[in-house]
Amino acid sequence: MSNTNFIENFVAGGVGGVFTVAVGHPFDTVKVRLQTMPKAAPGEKPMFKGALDCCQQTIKKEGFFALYRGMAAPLVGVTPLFAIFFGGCAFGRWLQQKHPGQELTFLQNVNAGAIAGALTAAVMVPGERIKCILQVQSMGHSTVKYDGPIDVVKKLYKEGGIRSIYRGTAATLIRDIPASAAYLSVYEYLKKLFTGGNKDQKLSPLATLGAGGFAGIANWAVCIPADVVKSRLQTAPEGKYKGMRCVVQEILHDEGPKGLFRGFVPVMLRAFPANAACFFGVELTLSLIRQVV
Ligand SMILES: CC(=O)O[C@H](CC(=O)[O-])C[N+](C)(C)C
Repeated sequence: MSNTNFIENFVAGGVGGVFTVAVGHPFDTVKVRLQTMPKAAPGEKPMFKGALDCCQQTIKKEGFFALYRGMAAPLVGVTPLFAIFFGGCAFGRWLQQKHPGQELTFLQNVNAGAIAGALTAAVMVPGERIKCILQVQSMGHSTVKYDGPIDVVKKLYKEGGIRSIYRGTAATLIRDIPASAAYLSVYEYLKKLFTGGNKDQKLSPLATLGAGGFAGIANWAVCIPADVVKSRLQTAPEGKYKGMRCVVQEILHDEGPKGLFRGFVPVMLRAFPANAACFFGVELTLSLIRQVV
């Protein structure tokens, strides 16, 4: 994509976001539940043995659609988020191009992705806070019960104002700036590889799915520890942690470094299909726009 048209990329990104949530949300629920399950007391078994066990227990106890719990917030949040992200990528490309249509280097795509990642924080942080709270609430984590995304926003606002809604901003930025840089640059790199460097050659649907899937893997490969910290911070009762440092110290103390990789399996299981679907939606929309405009 050397396309720097903000509007086209914004619209295509929104469609990509819908595709991502439709395919990826059940995996995400398992991930957040694994990342935030209560610590097992000495001699006791952990709540879940792993990703499959978490999925099976959730379906058995709460029904299949529990895996889709909290999906309204990501749908409402992820659509604009991916729209901003892909619009931001177009903006990042435009900033670095010396002339229109110029192909970007790998490093320039890293920069464009990082810029786009930072731009998404305003929507990403509250979206993730609401989603994570709803995904874990029936695990017996919190005494406050929420009826849905609006109720979460109202209660968080009452409890701590905008500050509470935006809890986890630093952790989200630490997660998303490098992740987004990896996401865009790996996608563009693979796209170039699959088309043999010929920018006029259209990427086949299978190649788009492959490049998108690996971009998703690259995204998560660089950010799982920051994601674990973010999920803990965003689902903790008010006042439990002073900041990221306390969360990291607690995890290292209780579980060692492997605790920073909780949820690795469901994250990686989701990353490929969800992001393959995302880039497929993005490329499809861009080519439809090109045919119409
Ligand atoms: C954390 C996140 O939303 O990552 C996106 C990929 C995914 O698996 O959802 C990528 N990006 C942050 C660049 C939009």
